[in-house]
Amino acid sequence: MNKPLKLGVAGLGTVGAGVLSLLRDNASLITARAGRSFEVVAVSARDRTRDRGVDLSGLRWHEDAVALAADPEVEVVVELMGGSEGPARQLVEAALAAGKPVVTANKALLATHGGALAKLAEAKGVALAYEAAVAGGIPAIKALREGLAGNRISRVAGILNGTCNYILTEMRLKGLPFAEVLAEAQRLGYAEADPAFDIEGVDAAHKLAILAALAFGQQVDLAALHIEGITNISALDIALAGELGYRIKLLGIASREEGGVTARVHPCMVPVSSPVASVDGVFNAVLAEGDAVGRIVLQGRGAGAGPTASAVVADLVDIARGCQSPVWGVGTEALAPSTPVPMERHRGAYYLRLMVLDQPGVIADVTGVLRDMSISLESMLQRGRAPGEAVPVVMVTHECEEAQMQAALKRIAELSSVVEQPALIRIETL
Ligand SMILES: NC(=O)C1=CN([C@@H]2O[C@H](COP(=O)(O)OP(=O)(O)OC[C@H]3O[C@@H](n4cnc5c(N)ncnc54)[C@H](O)[C@@H]3O)[C@@H](O)[C@H]2O)C=CC1
Ligand SMILES: N[C@@H](CC=O)C(=O)O
Ligand code: NA
Repeated sequence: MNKPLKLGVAGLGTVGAGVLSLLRDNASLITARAGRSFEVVAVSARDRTRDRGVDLSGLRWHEDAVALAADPEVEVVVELMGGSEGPARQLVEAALAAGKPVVTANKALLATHGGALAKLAEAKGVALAYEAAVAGGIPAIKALREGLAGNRISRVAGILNGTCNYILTEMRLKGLPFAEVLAEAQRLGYAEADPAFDIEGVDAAHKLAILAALAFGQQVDLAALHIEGITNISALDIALAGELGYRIKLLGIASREEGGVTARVHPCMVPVSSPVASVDGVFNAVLAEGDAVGRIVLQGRGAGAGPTASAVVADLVDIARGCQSPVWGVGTEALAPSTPVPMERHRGAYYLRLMVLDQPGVIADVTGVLRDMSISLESMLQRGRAPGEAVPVVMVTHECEEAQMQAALKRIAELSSVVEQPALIRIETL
C-alpha cells in the first residue's frame, strides 16, 4: 500500500468536523478506493477548546490558517473556512502557489476568483477541486464536467440552496414562520455563516455562476446576475400557489441564448408535475440539458455535514488516484469572457398577487394597466369578500417580456386601490 496522503484542514465547523468524522468512520473503504489512506496532520480553526466530536489530539494546530500552505508535512490543503476574501483566499492562493492540491467547499471564493485561481492551479499543474461547493452531496460538478463532456449544454438549472428550500418546505407543510425555520436551518448546519447569503439568493447565485462556467465554458460575471431571494415570499403566496397547482421554489437558471448567457436566481412557481416541485427540505436538484443526452436531473441533500463531507472526500479520493480535470472543464486559455443577456429580455408568464380594496372598478383599473402594456391574462382568482377592506387578487399572465411586466407592476403599485406592494413571482416550466 502507498504512503498515506497528508492533509491540512482549515476550518473545523459543520463541514470540517464532518470531513474528519467521515475519513475516520469509513477509513478502510475510502483507503481501498483511493489506493492509499488519508492522514490529517494539521488543522486550523478559531476555537481551540470547542468539542467537535472528533479527536484532534496529536494534530498540529496553526493559529494562522494560511500557514497550513507552508507546513512541510501537508501535501493537500482542504479549505473549509468560507469567505471570498481574507484567510480563505490567501490560503488557497498560497497552497496552489506552493504546488499543493486544494480541495474546497467555498463557492463564494470560486464564483468570485475562480478564473484567477484556475490559472494558478494550471500553472502549477495541481488540482483545485470543489465538488462540495455546489449542491452539497450531489456530484453535480463531476456530472457536468466529466459526465456531460460530449454535450453542447443549453441550460443548467436547479434548486441550489438547501436553507431556502428547507424554509419554503416547512412554511408550506407545517405553516411555520420564516424566522423560526431559518433558525432551525442554522441549528442543523445548513445556513452560511451569514444567513443573508442564503435567504437573499447570493449563495445560490455563487453556485449558479460555477455551474454556468462549467456548462458554457465562460466566466460568469456575478455583478451581471439577476438575484432575488425568498425574504418577500409570504405564507399567503405559498398557499395560493398550491391552489393554482404550483410550488414556490428558489431556482437558479442559466441558459445559452442568442448573444450570450442568461443567469438568474429568483423564486419561481413551478407546476406540481415538474421534477423539481417535489424536491423538498434540504434537498437540492440540478438539471442540465445537453444536445446528445437530453435532460438529466440529479437530486440529493444540498447542505449539512454528511452530504458536504461526502463531496469533499470524493475530491480527496480523485487526488489520491491522480485524477485531475481542468478546473473549469476547459483550459483557462479557452475560458471565454462573460456575455450576459440582461434580465429585461427574459420572457415568461407571471403570477401577480395584489391586495386590493374590495370596491367596484378595481379589477378594471388593474386589467387596464395590463392591457396598456399588452400583457394578456391567463386566469384570475379573487378570495373573500370584505367591502371597503383589502382582499387578495391573483392574476396569472400569458408569456410576456420582463420589461413590460416591470413597467406594469410599477403602475399597478401606484393605483390608489392597491394597498401594499404587489407580489410578483415568475412561472417556470422546468
Ligand atoms: N454547511 C454546509 O452545509 C455547507 C457549507 N459549505 C461551505 O463550506 C465552508 C464551511 O462552511 P461551514 O462548515 O458550514 O462553516 P462553519 O461556520 O460551521 O465553520 C467554519 C470554520 O472555519 C473556521 N474559521 C473561520 N475563519 C477562520 C480563520 N480566519 N482562521 C481559522 N479558522 C477559521 C471556524 O472556526 C470554523 O471552524 C464554507 O465555504 C461554506 O460555504 C458548502 C456546502 C455546504
Ligand atoms: N448554505 C448552503 C450550504 C450549502 O451549500 C445551503 O443552504 O445550501
Ligand atoms: Na456537489
